[in-house]
Amino acid sequence: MTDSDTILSVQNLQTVFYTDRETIRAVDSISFDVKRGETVGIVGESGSGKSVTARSIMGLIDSPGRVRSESSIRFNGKELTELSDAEYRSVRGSGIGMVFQDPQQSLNPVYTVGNQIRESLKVNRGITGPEATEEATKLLEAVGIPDPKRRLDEYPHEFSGGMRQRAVIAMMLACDPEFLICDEPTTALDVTIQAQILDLLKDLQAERGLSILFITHDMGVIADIADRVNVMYAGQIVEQAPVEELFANPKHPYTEALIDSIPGEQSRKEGLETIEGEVPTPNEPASYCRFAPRCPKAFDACDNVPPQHVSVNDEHDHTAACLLYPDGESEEERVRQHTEIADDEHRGDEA
Ligand SMILES: Nc1ncnc2c1ncn2[C@@H]1O[C@H](COP(=O)(O)OP(=O)(O)OP(=O)(O)O)[C@@H](O)[C@H]1O
Ligand code: NI
Repeated sequence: MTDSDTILSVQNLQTVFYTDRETIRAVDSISFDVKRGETVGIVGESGSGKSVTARSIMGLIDSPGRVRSESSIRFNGKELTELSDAEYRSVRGSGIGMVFQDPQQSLNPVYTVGNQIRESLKVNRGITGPEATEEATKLLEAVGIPDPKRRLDEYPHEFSGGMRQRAVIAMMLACDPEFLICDEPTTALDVTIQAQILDLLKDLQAERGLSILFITHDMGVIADIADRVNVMYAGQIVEQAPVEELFANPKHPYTEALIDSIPGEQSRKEGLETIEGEVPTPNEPASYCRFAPRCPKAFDACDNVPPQHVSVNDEHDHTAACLLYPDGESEEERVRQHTEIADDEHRGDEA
């Protein structure tokens, strides 16, 4: 695997909100890669830091929030955290597109859908006039909107929810992005329409070689769309694995609980069908496991040793940040290993 196969590399991302009342470590030192042409998922409950991760990558964190200087976000080899506002705008206009849960956020109600796509074509690709209309028609067609010529002249409110989300995707494609960040793009839609939008994204990815970062709280959607998955909890990634491996061999108790909470899924372990409690708001650096208070498998050390990512399969493409691993070691040895890695990291921070 060479560097050029990686389109996005996030290393030690820390996004903190410094409010009057508290310091919220919304994203607390996460690292992951997206390779060209693949779909990487981020899954976790509400408040786990998924959207803040997306907004950090897009350069959309406003005061009192800040992406801390230790963080690195490399897109096509270029460090995004050092860009000026103007440079970031141009990355958003061409390299990276974003699709939100609520299409209203991306569409302006007072302009026709056609005008908005034409505007995007003009600003981002310098295409105007009849050529822009033709390209806009093609884009609506590409996202599966029937009778595209007529619909160009309609306003967003004349579109159904699913069609509106398709229109937003068409608008994103007008920038000809290489990379798409989708933040719960199907959550507001009913199941049938949701499946259609997921199929559309898969088709577009195959046709255009798009790389996708797909965010959802829904394990069923992750199973359908992702190639690799990051499971997020309270600002941290607790497990990373290829999608089949994650569902066949979940290691972190949080992942197991998420899988067991999929409706219709046969529960494999008793007492885990529903995860009780809520995601805590992380205020200070993790000196313990943030999931421990809700974890059915927690033991004493979980309250005072911060778990580190350790390899949990032979292929070394699956890691979990949990003191239960590495498998086959004694509890004492596992705790020793996690403590040692944590101390090394800490020394790195100070250097
Ligand atoms: N502008 C802000 N100011 C202060 N805190 C914020 C701000 N934006 C997000 N947060 C906090 O950051 C944490 C993570 O929020 P985030 O929106 O990323 O969660 P999420 O995983 O996307 O959840 P959901 O599934 O509900 O969208 C939350 O505790 C949230 O309250
Ligand atoms: Ni969110």
